[in-house]
Amino acid sequence: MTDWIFNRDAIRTFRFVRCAFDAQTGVAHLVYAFDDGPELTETVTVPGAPFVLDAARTEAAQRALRLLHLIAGVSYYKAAVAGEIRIDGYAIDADTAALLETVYRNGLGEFAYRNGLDLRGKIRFPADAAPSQPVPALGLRAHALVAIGGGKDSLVSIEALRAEGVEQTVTWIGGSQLIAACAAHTGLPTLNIGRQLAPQLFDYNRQGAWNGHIPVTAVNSAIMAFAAVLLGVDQVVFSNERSASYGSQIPGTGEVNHQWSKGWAFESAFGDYLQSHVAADLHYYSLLRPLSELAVARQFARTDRYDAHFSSCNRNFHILGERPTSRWCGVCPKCHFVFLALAPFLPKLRLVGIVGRNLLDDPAQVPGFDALLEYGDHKPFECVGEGRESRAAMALLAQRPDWREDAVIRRFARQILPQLDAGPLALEPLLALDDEHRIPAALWERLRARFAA
Ligand SMILES: CC(=O)N[C@H]1[C@@H](OP(=O)(O)OP(=O)(O)OC[C@H]2O[C@@H](n3ccc(=O)[nH]c3=O)[C@H](O)[C@@H]2O)O[C@H](CO)[C@@H](O)[C@@H]1O[C@H](C)C(=O)N[C@@H](C)C(=O)N[C@@H](CCC(=O)O)C(=O)O
Ligand SMILES: Nc1ncnc2c1ncn2[C@@H]1O[C@H](COP(=O)(O)OP(=O)(O)OP(=O)(O)O)[C@@H](O)[C@H]1O
Repeated sequence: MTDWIFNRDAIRTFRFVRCAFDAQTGVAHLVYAFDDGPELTETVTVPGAPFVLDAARTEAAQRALRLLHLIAGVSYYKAAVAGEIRIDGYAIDADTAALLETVYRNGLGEFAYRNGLDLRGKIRFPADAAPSQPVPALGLRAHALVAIGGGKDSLVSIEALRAEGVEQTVTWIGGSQLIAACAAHTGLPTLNIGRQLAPQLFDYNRQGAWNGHIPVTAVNSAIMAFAAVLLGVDQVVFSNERSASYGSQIPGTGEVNHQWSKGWAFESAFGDYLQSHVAADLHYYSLLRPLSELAVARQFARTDRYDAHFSSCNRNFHILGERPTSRWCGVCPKCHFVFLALAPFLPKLRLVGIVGRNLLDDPAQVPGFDALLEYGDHKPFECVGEGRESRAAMALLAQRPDWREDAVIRRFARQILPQLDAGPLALEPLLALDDEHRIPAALWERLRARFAA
């Protein structure tokens, strides 16, 4: 075993070895292996131990733990893309296999595209168990675990839930100081769940493992669902907007969605699965699903409470390596998009104060904004809004005296705007609310008016 060497091309099998949870310490171990190689152990630590669970909740926690084991395996599976997947120690039914196949195939869409791999029909989970019986309700108490990511979206949800009097615990995974600061600034109860990837993954990356993006929101969702069962609460709330369901259109390939697990297809499949296979009264939904990115930006503009704390720039969230010195790098697609999306709704001085400079008055940033507009390039592989949202925001700024002289806007008005149809550039239709969501009906009744204005 000690002389086992990672060689992605020689690996035949990816194994889900076992998963275990210690209710005394709150630590879950998720164990994987390639062929007969060393065990790779990811740990997830839920604060609040010891957990004292009745028999029904113990069983539900075990079901949620297995689901987490199976979804979190995507980080390791991707390293070798082995031809065979094996699950040791327990069996899954056809519904579970179908959910996992869709999460792995779509969630690894960008990974496959960038690595020139074709995963269609190649990811097969063995479905050896008989179909599961519907699971019972656990009598979970009405309380929301709300995911916070340090950016604008979750803060919009948190403030909306606060305004509606929904009891919530602001919850995040991992050790980000930026998220911790935002969470503290909400003044609400907080929960920080620990997560450590198996350390060998980083060695394998250096040894030539396949590498690339994984559906991290699916993993975070499974962690939060597990925590909700342990804590006995009935809602897991994310802040994924409608725009996340639309990927980048790649000529010759089709749609590739970096943020697939933030989209509606994942939310509806995962939410339904939790209720049929984990606990009938566990609700998973995104509070912002009816909203476009622009509509979320409009909501965010309503409070300046988080201006000095939040950041949407993903460069803050690397596990390894140095953290950026500024909360906003100012050159990545997310910085570009969030600046553009907020500009129609925020006083210019406030926005420039948040990001530290005016990204729309920097000619060097033109190619970055062009990609957002899908002008001569595809939408970037990051969590940015639809091309039509970027074009509408830019067209609006081109009419505003305070923005229209800025370099990127001036060049848009001169070179791109004349080629565009005026109709789809109207902002108002893009702010309309959608009906496709899983928000509990009574809550949505109260929220609708708030989000419509
Ligand atoms: C911070 C970031 O954007 N990371 C992406 C980056 O990874 P990089 O190698 O530069 O740094 P690390 O994040 O530190 O990752 C180190 C290695 O570990 C692998 N890994 C990480 C987390 C995990 O859960 N599983 C893993 O296997 C990772 O692949 C590295 O090898 O580039 C990677 C390749 O494109 C991305 O996968 C990294 O993205 C992170 C998983 C991440 O947390 N990204 C979020 C900030 C993010 O993209 N959020 C999206 C939601 C997308 C979704 O749900 O699919 C958003 O902003 O909305
Ligand atoms: N470390 C984390 N722990 C828990 N949830 C997270 C974490 N990072 C992101 N999320 C959640 O995942 C979803 C997608 O993240 P995303 O980055 O789009 O949202 P955000 O950080 O709230 O806003 P922004 O789009 O401005 O960055 C959100 O619901 C967010 O709360």
